[in-house]
Amino acid sequence: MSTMLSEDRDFNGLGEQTTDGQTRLTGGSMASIPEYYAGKNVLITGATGFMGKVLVEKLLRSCPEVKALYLLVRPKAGQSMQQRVSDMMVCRLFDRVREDNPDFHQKIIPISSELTQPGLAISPEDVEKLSACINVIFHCAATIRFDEPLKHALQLNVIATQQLLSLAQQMNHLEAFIHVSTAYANCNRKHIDEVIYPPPVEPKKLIESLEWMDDGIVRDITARLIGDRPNTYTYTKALAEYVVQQEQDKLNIAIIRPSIVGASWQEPFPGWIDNFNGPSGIFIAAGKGILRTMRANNDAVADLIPVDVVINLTLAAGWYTAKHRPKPALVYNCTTGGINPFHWGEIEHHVMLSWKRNPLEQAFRRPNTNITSNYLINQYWILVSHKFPALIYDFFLRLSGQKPQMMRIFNRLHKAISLLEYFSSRDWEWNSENMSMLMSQLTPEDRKTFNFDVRQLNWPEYIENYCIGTKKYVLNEDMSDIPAARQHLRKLRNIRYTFNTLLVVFIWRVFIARSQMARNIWYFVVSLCFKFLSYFRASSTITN
Ligand SMILES: CCCCCCCCCCCCCCCC(=O)SCCNC(=O)CCNC(=O)[C@H](O)C(C)(C)COP(=O)(O)OP(=O)(O)OC[C@H]1O[C@@H](n2cnc3c(N)ncnc32)[C@H](O)[C@@H]1OP(=O)(O)O
Ligand SMILES: NC(=O)C1=CN([C@@H]2O[C@H](COP(=O)(O)OP(=O)(O)OC[C@H]3O[C@@H](n4cnc5c(N)ncnc54)[C@H](OP(=O)(O)O)[C@@H]3O)[C@@H](O)[C@H]2O)C=CC1
Repeated sequence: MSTMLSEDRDFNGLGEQTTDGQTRLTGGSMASIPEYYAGKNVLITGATGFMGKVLVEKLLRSCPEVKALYLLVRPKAGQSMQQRVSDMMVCRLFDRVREDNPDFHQKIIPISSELTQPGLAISPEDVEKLSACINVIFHCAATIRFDEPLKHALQLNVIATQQLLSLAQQMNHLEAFIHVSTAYANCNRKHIDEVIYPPPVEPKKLIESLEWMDDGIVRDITARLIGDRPNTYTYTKALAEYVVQQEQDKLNIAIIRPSIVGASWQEPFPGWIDNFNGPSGIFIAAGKGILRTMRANNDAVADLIPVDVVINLTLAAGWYTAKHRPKPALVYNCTTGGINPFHWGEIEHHVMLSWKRNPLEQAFRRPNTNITSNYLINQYWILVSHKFPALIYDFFLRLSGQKPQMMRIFNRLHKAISLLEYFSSRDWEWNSENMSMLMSQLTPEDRKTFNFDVRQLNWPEYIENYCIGTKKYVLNEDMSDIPAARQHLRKLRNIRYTFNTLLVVFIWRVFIARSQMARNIWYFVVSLCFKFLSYFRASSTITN
């Protein structure tokens, strides 16, 4: 790998200090981001995932001179890796690239790779090819499941990263290695700086010890190992950062730490999202009227970050790392909370407004979700608004000869929520100076094309587009069906009013039949109404 003198940066964005202590102005004199990527070969892991796809699309659209994108992909669910990549390229996300360059697929070169296998299961010919040509690596692949068994999470998030770093060292023309981590890798801290913290355990020792343990033993000791982190995901992502840091003398590295990645803000179009992860599944469950209550802190900052913002920053970081080769490696906390905060209470309000304006089809009940930080209140509403209606619904399904399903859906929802509550009940402070520094280094044109200035983000508008995006791209619902969806909600409202009225009448009848006092109150109320009506009639006759 070619070496260059390392340079210290000043963080006011005006310039940078070279090793001889002189400051030289940057910005205008440097190649722009598209100029930098022109003629470059880029390797991407996790390209079939949510963020990977947006990265591929943005590179092809905004850096049209990029030479080739090598995607490490595995065969999955009976599909070959070529088939998977072809399917990915026909997805709507690529519509704009397709318009600009119908032959864009020629720049995409899939490489068969299973990251959990030794040597990443890349063939020797492919290793040779990659070693000879790759200039930039974006490592996005990971398991992001919160309930992943520790051994598997370690295998993919840590050991595969280690193997990719070894491969990177064989690459003769590598200029930058960009590792995508998470802002929650250090969620056991309240204040998180843009530094790599000491790992909870030396990864090498952990890997060695888990090797001989069977899955049962690992399961038993997982809670002890992860300590004050909520899951194996954040724990292994923290270990991966340390593993990446170990190579910072040999490679030009940057670490991107996004918080909760949500639908796109602007690009390639607002509201693009393709999965149920994080808040998306919660928004959908709320829109379908299934989710009525959840534990979250109304006043805690909801650190959502749009996927296009993360990808723009990632590409800019690739450019900056290759050009400046900063040592020690830079960490970019890619978050919104410190710059343009929005809270879970506000999210709840705007999500509900959005579902009222653009309802989902065939809702179970009318959307009405409330968040509370009180455990007992939440448990009460789970019983009344989740379990009770599910039992009634399943009872009717059974009566009509169908298979009961609502209780099963709620059990899955409760499991998902229980894993997310940790993040919606607390808040964190992330220092994001490197994000500001990077922005100040961009040319005015790049600042527009690779916009990651979250001060401009209008949250209510973003949340509305996010909800519409889940409707259109996750559930594949048609916007022209909104009037029918509204009609369905009106029907649900009438059913609810009728049900409530019948319930009150029934309870009252039972009560009256059993209690003299209830009967007295009932006669008193009826006679009061009667007197009021007579008075009202008499006074209107006089005035006429
Ligand atoms: C109005 C309210 C405002 C308040 C709103 C508060 C939001 C508060 C968000 C905090 C968010 C923090 C995020 C941290 C930021 C990272 O660090 S990012 C990493 C984010 N990672 C994730 O979000 C992964 C979490 N998901 C998981 O771990 C697993 O999917 C779960 C939840 C354990 C479920 O596992 P499983 O039971 O094996 O189910 P799985 O096979 O994954 O999926 C089964 C089905 O459920 C669906 N599904 C999966 N997840 C969900 C979900 N969350 N919901 C519904 N359905 C889902 C799947 O699409 C699938 O559908 P089918 O294909 O069967 O039709
Ligand atoms: N989504 C979020 O909210 C956040 C994500 N991040 C980080 O961003 C990165 C990308 O996340 P996201 O796009 O959401 O995740 P996804 O789950 O959508 O994508 C994961 C990618 O990794 C690939 N992958 C998983 N296992 C293997 C394997 N054994 N071999 C080869 N490839 C594999 C998947 O391929 P396949 O299609 O074959 O399964 C997929 O392309 C991750 O590093 C994550 O930690 C950080 C903060 C928040």
